[in-house]
Amino acid sequence: MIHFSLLADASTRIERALKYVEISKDAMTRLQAPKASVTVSIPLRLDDGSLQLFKGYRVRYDDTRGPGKGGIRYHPHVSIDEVESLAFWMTFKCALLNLPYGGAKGGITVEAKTLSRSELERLSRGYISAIADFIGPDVDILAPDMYTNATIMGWMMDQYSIIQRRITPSVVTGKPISMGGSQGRETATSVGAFQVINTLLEKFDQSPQKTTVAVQGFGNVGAMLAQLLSQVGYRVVAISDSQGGIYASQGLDIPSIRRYKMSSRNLQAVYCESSVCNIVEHEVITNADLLALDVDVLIPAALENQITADNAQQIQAKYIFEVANGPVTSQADQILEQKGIYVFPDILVNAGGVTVSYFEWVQNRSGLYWTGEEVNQRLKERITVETEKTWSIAQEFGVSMRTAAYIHALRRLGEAMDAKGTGADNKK
Ligand SMILES: NC(=O)C1=CN([C@@H]2O[C@H](COP(=O)(O)OP(=O)(O)OC[C@H]3O[C@@H](n4cnc5c(N)ncnc54)[C@H](OP(=O)(O)O)[C@@H]3O)[C@@H](O)[C@H]2O)C=CC1
Ligand SMILES: O=C(O)CCC(=O)C(=O)O
Repeated sequence: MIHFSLLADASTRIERALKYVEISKDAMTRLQAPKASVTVSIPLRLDDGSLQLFKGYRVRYDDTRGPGKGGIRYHPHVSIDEVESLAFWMTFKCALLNLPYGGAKGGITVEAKTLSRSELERLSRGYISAIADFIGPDVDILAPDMYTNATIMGWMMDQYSIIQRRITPSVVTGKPISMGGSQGRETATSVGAFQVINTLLEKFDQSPQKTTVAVQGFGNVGAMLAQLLSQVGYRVVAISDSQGGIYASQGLDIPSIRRYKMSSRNLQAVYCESSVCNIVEHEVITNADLLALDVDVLIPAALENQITADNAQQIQAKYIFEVANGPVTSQADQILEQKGIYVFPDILVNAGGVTVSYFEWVQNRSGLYWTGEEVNQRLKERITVETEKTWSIAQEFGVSMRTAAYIHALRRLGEAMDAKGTGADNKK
């Protein structure tokens, strides 16, 4: 098997942007590797009395522009390479959206769906106990990602507060509203992506009514985004989850499929047990079929590495909006570009989540809470401004939106790194 390093692949995106941005050698050197990372073993007492050990990670890629910021993933494939890559993308995402944060990410290697609710709570609290010295409201702030949600963020915040012996809501965002969470955080990634999609498709005169869409991943982000798109007239013809997908050329009834999927949340009230494939009146397709559909817009909203050199030639969509982190590899990017397919990058498209996480952190620190309308308005303003700036850079240099996004983010990162100087580093 060829060893594929996700982080090495992610880093190639900087190289392409470097042709168009002046950044000091020192700053580039700093960006070559994560600033800090921890790997921990979390002992979990299972309900049957046995003890099992799980591996957990937290990586702070860079914190020049502010404390580390990024979600926590629970998945059997979580590895240090994946977490480092996700932390790398967070660094560029936060800079692109001009948030006062660096980039971080964490995760536990676990098939969380097999745990009971109390096992899941003990595992989440165990993770925080293990990394407590590595995080903090001014150091590194957590949030949800795949297979984690508000309930889990609430446990994490509570565990951190117990350890610190003071209520510390701003160490975690994406919490339940009753524990200091922000209005609009649960839908923020979808609302942000919806705004980016509308803003960019308008530039191609691609109206919702004449646009077909396929969405891979029907979780927190994919399902809500499919619903928002279908509500304004986009024809969502295919969706999928981890079990496979469904297709209907006339368009799917997304709100009712979403209700069905959500109502199958298991006893943990965290994970859905039913697959969209179980809705019998539709044609069942595989995830590979979905990616190759002849649609206008393809939205990967699940895992990374979905469109690679192996299947990029089969892609027929005109526009790909990366809602997942890292769904298109750098080799696939080149093939898609040759085919004339536009790829809109993750660090812009899915940045709504971390933007509202920032708003939640601000609200926690000020003690003054905003309405859902205020949150959504501020989110739309900020993400539209950065989408337009990225679009202008792409036009100015004649580069892809991905390269433009990295140029934009690198300028901010480079400026901050040079302003900071060598800090506590060894001087010559
Ligand atoms: N949550 C957030 O705020 C943010 C999330 N993201 C990114 O968005 C993506 C989705 O996150 P989120 O919606 O929160 O995650 P969720 O855990 O809520 O949902 C994940 C969805 O992906 C499906 N899925 C899992 N594996 C596969 C697979 N191999 N093929 C197809 N579908 C699969 C799941 O299926 P099933 O239902 O069967 O389990 C589920 O429907 C991730 O890449 C995440 O990093 C980015 C920014 C912020
Ligand atoms: O909300 C956040 O802080 C981070 C969300 C996240 O993990 C991501 O954007 O990939």
